[in-house]
Amino acid sequence: MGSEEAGTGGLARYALPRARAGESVGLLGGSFDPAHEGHAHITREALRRFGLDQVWWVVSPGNPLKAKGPATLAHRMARARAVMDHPRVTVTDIETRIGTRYTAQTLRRLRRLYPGVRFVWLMGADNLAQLHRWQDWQQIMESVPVGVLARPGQRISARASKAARIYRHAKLPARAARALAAGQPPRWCFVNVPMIDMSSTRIRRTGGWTRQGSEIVMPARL
Ligand SMILES: Nc1ncnc2c1ncn2[C@@H]1O[C@H](COP(=O)(O)OP(=O)(O)OP(=O)(O)O)[C@@H](O)[C@H]1O
Ligand SMILES: O=C(O)c1ccc[n+]([C@@H]2O[C@H](COP(=O)([O-])O)[C@@H](O)[C@H]2O)c1
Repeated sequence: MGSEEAGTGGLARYALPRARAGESVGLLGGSFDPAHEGHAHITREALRRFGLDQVWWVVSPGNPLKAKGPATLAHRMARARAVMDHPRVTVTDIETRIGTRYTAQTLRRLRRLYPGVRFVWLMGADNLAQLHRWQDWQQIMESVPVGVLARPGQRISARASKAARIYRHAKLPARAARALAAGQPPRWCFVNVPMIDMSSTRIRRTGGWTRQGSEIVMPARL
């Protein structure tokens, strides 16, 4: 792996990620406001369960559906890098640098920028439940394989979601998860990984700590 400067002036603080044709790259898009151990956990699970070569954390300029803007990109990037330190994971601000915000748009650009790379869109189950509200969401389903990871309290809503219903014919069984990246979309797979009950909302509300039973848990590597 490795990286190269993209020559985008002030935005080139972080390098563009590098991928070779034929490699499978999972894209975990998110606000990461802030990044937490739940993100790191599903990333390790995605690498393993879907047999991916890499995962890129695509730190969004801002979720188009969220009215309130997130913390600054520089702040979220720095925190994401501190939380996710893995040789096959890259934290990137690529959407800001290529000027996209909507996922369908981002995927179109990435597929042109990285010909031959097998991208897989990754998300937690809560996002599958909302996917039908995203711009050109069916285009997303038709353009890249989608890997969905279980999230506490979200399995039922994800399974009953509009996207799951419309694309039920394209669902791979979890036992075939490793084949996800290799085939033609539409194809998606839900994997029932062990779950970590953490969210950025809760960290923002509590100032960092969460409660698990009687225990106070601090986010990993704050
Ligand atoms: N604990 C978790 N388990 C499974 N998936 C998760 C978890 N936390 C985040 N994700 C997934 O990671 C991606 C990025 O998440 P995001 O940055 O929105 O974090 P979040 O904790 O969901 O934030 P917020 O509470 O602000 O909505 C999304 O696809 C989301 O579903
Ligand atoms: O494209 C859209 O319409 C769209 C709507 C909502 C969310 N997304 C993307 O979904 C990812 C998760 O967003 P978030 O804020 O829940 O972390 C992130 O990459 C967003 O850009 C994309």
